[in-house]
Amino acid sequence: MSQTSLLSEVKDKNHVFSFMQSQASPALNVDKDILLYLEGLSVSFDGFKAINELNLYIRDGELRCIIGPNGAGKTTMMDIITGKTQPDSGSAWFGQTINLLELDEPAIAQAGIGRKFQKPTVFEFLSVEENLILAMPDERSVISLLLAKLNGEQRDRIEEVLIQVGLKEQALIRAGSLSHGQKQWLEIGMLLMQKPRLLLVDEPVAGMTHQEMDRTAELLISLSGSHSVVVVEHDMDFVRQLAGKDRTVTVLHQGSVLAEGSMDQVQNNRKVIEVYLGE
Ligand SMILES: Nc1ncnc2c1ncn2[C@@H]1O[C@H](COP(=O)(O)OP(=O)(O)OP(=O)(O)O)[C@@H](O)[C@H]1O
Repeated sequence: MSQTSLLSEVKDKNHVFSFMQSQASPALNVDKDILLYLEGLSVSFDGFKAINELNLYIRDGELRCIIGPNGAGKTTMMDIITGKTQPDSGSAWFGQTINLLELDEPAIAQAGIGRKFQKPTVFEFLSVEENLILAMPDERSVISLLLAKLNGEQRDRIEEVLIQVGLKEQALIRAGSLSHGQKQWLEIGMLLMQKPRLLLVDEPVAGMTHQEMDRTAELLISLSGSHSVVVVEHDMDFVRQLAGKDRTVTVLHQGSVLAEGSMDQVQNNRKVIEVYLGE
């Protein structure tokens, strides 16, 4: 790229840089602006309906918070999206062309869906940068990846992700010596190395300080737009921070959507107060 065209890209505040774009499957089609369609999903465990005729649509680039009481089916829903659990009925599509129910877990990850579990699982004895190297989409073994010389593009990508998750200064320190919040951000960075189009994030702020929570909210908000981000969370202060005035919050209850709307609408919904938020 010439210096002039690079400069004009930098000046254009709406420009989406290549590192911000996901590399989801070329088969992905979001012409209708919906990235995830869950329709009529049901799954039972020993006769108990954990997911019950669930319908949920996530727009491309949207940040969506999912809340709901224990046992509402939030984790089971994530398990269906990522191929860990097969539903008894219903459909799950990634864009208009990718039928998630026909893919196994690795194929779903490869199609562009990344999942962050509640507990961080970073390699504690390796540096922050080495953790990101290992998360690169690459077939090579751990040892050969760590010993290999990175090419310019890989170096740039790692640098971009380090900046994105706010760990540039910690690049060379051992992941084991990071704070709990920093480990969570590193794990989000590891997911970003795969350039997912949809990020599923399970209770990211459990155990974080207030400052870390604020930083996590900033990070997840900054990822929306170029990614769709679905956050399951119980911490209402954090959900309020993420949702702001305009984003949609979905309340799950007994495996279906009980309410959906802005944080204000959901918080003032009588049914939601009854089953979840209390008086
Ligand atoms: N593999 C399984 N076998 C049997 N029952 C299961 C299984 N997975 C989930 N369940 C049950 O399905 C229901 C929904 O659970 P799920 O973990 O999806 O809820 P959740 O909304 O994520 O709850 P929490 O907020 O506590 O994490 C629960 O009653 C749970 O016990």
